[in-house]
Amino acid sequence: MMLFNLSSTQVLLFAVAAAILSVLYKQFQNRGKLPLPPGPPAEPFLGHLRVVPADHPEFAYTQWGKDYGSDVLHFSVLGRDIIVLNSIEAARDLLDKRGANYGDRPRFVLFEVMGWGVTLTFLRWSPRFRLHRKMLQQSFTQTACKAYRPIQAEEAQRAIKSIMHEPQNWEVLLRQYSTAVVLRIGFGIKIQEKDDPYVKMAIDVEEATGEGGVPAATVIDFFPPLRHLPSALARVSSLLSPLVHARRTKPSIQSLHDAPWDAVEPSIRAEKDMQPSFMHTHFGRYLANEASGKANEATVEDIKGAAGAISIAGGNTTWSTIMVCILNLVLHPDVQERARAEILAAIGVDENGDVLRLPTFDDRPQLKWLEYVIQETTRWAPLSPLGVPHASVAEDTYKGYRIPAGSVVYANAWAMSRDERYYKSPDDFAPERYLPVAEGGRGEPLPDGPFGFGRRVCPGQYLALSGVYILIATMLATMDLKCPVDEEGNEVKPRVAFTNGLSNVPDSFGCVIVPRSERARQLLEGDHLL
Ligand code: HEM
Repeated sequence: MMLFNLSSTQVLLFAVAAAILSVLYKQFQNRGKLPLPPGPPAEPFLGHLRVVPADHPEFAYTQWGKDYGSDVLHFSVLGRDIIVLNSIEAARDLLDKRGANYGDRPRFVLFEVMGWGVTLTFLRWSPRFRLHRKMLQQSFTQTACKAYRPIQAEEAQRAIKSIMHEPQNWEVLLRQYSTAVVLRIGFGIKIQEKDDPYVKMAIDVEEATGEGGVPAATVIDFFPPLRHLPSALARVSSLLSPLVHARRTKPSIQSLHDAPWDAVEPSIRAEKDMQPSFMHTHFGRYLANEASGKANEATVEDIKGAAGAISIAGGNTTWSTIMVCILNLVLHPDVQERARAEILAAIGVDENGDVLRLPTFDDRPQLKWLEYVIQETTRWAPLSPLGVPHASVAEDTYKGYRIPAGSVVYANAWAMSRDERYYKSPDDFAPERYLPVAEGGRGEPLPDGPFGFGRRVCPGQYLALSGVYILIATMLATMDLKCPVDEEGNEVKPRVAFTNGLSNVPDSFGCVIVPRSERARQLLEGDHLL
């Protein structure tokens, strides 16, 4: 066929031959061992490559868990073992309690093609992983996050004030908020009021990763030599379309890695116009060590990768969580009203019933309902429905099953969020499920899983939740969120739909956001927080 040139044919033949040999070798090796966890029937050699749907596989994995009566499932793709954990208990038992054996990641070949650099999320179990983990974990503990509160509060006020002036741009202004917070914390960069290039980069990166499919689950990940095939072959098999997508989106990912660093590096080197930031702390220390002849543990590439991880892993995730929260506040006006009433009661109101000041982080402990709304947001639509896959180091046994060494392990946060042993009517958005029974609620457990597990649990979870809190609290205190209306005056309810891939990002939806009063306007315009 014209589309094949000699080298791509060779690559393809090599890939098929290697797949067949590895399947046969494994079958030979595993004679007489414990059985693998259950799973649906596979096809010869290809295994479950065409059995697991590319579109939202978390739904199929959840259903198979029910069909096979097991919270641990096994799949095999071109000889690679895949384990899916469908319950909190299984994820805790393996990823938490046996963390050292499940702290690795598979190789993310497609993401390498996309241009992801030395980013903690994708680092294999190694001294370099431990170094990055230490740098990021120490910077974002619950206590360390308190230092970032002024930035989050200031940017939340700025975002909602901008929405007040340009309500039609609310979605992009919220993206601007989450991008602004991580760029200030990571690099000390303050973004522009209008048409900021970093916001455009963040949108491009979110589209690139959001539509890149489930991580480490494409045919390219299972057979890395296929990454060298020409893009034209994607017309022959849709299995190769992620490769074309990765090549097309590479420049956007590269830009978000390089542009903020390049913008700030000269001022840190020159020690002038510096803002406090992760980059300033670590790169400043690096330069000081270099000047005094001391050895540096981290290279420039490490610091660049770790600072990049903050903006790349922290921006769109926070934005997407805020969007899901707003979606539900609009769909459930009673939930919105209750959250607002709680805020007004905690802060106090004037004689017109208008809030006295903007919410702060000190109010948070009193705002229990709002906390449940945010927790319910993370349960109702887990941002990474299958998490980011872990990989096992050595062979293991669990519940009488064998978990092969080197398995790709998915913690199915979607299945956990829909576990009817814990959550009644799990598809409903119902913050009251967490209220203690004594207070008229259902006493269901807070979600456990949306931020992952074990040695790879999200290091940014406290930062993320406080960023969502201050934005939503400020918005509810000052603005009303409503459904748009059509020409006949009928409410247009937002459509609930999500992208497919690493991040479960909601599709755009209509929302009318208006200031609640003149006083709310003045509070947003004022500079009392700064
Ligand atoms: C609501 C927002 C967020 C959600 C739902 C979220 C969720 C997750 C999940 C599910 C993982 C994979 C955990 C695992 O493999 O078990 C992860 C990893 C990670 N997250 Fe977040 N995240 C959020 C915000 C943030 C923020 C603000 C940062 C910024 C510091 C961040 C930085 C990271 C990093 C660096 C990793 C990789 C950790 C590793 O591989 O060791 N995330 N996150």
